[in-house]
Amino acid sequence: MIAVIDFGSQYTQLIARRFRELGVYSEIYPPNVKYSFLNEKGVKGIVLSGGPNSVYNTELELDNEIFNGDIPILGICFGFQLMAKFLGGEVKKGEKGEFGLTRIKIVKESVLFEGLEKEEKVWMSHHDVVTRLPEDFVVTAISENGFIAGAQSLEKPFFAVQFHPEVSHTEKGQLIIENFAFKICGAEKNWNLGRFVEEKIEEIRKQIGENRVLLAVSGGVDSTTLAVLLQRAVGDKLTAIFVDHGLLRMGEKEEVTEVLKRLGVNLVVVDAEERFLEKLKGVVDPEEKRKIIGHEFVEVFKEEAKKRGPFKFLAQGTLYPDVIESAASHTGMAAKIKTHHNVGGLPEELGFELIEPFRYLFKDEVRRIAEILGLPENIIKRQPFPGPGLAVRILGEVTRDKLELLRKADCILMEEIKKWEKYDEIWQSFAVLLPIKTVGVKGDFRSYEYVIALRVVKSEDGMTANFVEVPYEILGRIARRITNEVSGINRVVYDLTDKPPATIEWE
Ligand SMILES: Nc1ncnc2c1ncn2[C@@H]1O[C@H](COP(=O)(O)OP(=O)(O)OP(=O)(O)O)[C@@H](O)[C@H]1O
Ligand SMILES: O=c1[nH]c(=O)c2[nH+]cn([C@@H]3O[C@H](COP(=O)(O)O)[C@@H](O)[C@H]3O)c2[nH]1
Ligand SMILES: NC(=O)CC[C@H](N)C(=O)O
Ligand SMILES: [Mg+2]
Repeated sequence: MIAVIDFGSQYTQLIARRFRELGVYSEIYPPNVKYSFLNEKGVKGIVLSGGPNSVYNTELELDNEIFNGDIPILGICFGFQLMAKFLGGEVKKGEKGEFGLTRIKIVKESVLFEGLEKEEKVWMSHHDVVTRLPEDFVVTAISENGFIAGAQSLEKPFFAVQFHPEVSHTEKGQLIIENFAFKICGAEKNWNLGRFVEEKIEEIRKQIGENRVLLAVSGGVDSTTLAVLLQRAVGDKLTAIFVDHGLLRMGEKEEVTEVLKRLGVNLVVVDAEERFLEKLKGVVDPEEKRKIIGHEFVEVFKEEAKKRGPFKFLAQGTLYPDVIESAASHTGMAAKIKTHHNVGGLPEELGFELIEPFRYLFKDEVRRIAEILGLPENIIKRQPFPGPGLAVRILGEVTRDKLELLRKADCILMEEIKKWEKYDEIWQSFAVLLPIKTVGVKGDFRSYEYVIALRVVKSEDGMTANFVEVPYEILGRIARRITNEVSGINRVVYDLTDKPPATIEWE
């Protein structure tokens, strides 16, 4: 395993993912992780990630032993600067930063750079520079601006780069990662998702023992895959709970119930519409909505656990992007984007031990696990749907009437877009109800009604996304049908923004 220590970079998850793509297992740890812990785990290499802070004004609880041991280290950007500072070098704010594509010259042969040309294009994002290396270090690469772009120790297997090999814009980035994993760390290609599944089943079986586990299931690919995995691990010690919070799409409850029953999952469906809508009354702030929903979910879980329990464990299909965006990645060094109901939205007193086997995985990895476990194709391909449901797609206050409007519009959008030959390339397609009314004319009468925004995006893992160029013909048909069939809506617009700068959901 390669351990990635996270200093809050936007790309930390990409680093881990690059190793996994090579068949080398990788996990992410907080800055205060103990060297002895990593050593006991048999870690073969350590990567120090980038990060938004500067080493000269950040106090860190990094375990010094990491630099006294013999496990190879690769410092990236902030990680390089940190290594330099810890080992006696010097870091200062540069006269200028280097952002985006930059050329570097390789000035010394290095195992890390094997297979690279003398000049390479790399991707950078920094303002601080290492101005003096630790004593036993030599420069291996220099940027076109004359800054140190690569360095390594002559005594220890410590390597560093100022650029980001993990992003695809660094042309030979994957080769650098490969050199580090195999030539420097001697890692083995022995990890794949099939093995991950086997190991998780074993691990969970041990962890749960004779206890029982309550699984929050939504019918989405993550939690449904987890349901099947847990079933294999602990059989009838598993009870799945599906909460109808009144924020679901048209026909969703019936569909989900049927699918889960067909998979043989022991399922409890809780009708909680009344209480969720009551709690959401008058609430307009998106973050407040998310927190209320997260809390109410847990209240429902607790009550059901009391009736049917005892349950020591609560399982959730949490993925890595939920964790990063909620800024809950153990370091607290990443910026908060939004509170995912199942992570940042949880109350402090949970009352359960959490089981989240997919916490470090991305959606495409979970989809492959679903394939391995033999889930039906319609689940594997199901579009993500956020736990807070339509509440984050009705901007402003959530009311029954608005829910009704949005459900109808969303259903029309889905019907039409499913007919499109490129439907399979879509990550998510949905309707959003805007909190404004505009003037229209319907049947010679003036109308003053709500606006629906359509959002259709493609994405690899939900971390970035692009709007899809849906043909005008289809968009036009959707707009006509919505304005004709949903009374209360007289205007439809299409969202042309990517993520970043927008997010996929509007709240
Ligand atoms: N209606 C619900 N009832 C019970 N648990 C839910 C519900 N909605 C969401 N959850 C829990 O929250 C987790 C996160 O939701 P999220 O929507 O990200 O994942 P998912 O529904 O499993 O998959 P997908 O992202 O494909 O929709 C789920 O895995 C599940 O554990
Ligand atoms: O379970 C969830 N609970 C949430 O609170 C939540 N918020 C966003 N999403 C989904 O996550 C992906 C990224 O969404 P954003 O670009 O809107 O942040 C998209 O796929 C969103 O649908 C959520 N899923
Ligand atoms: N991407 C990074 O790790 C940046 C490190 C540091 N904040 C700098 O500006 O140099
Ligand atoms: Mg979902």
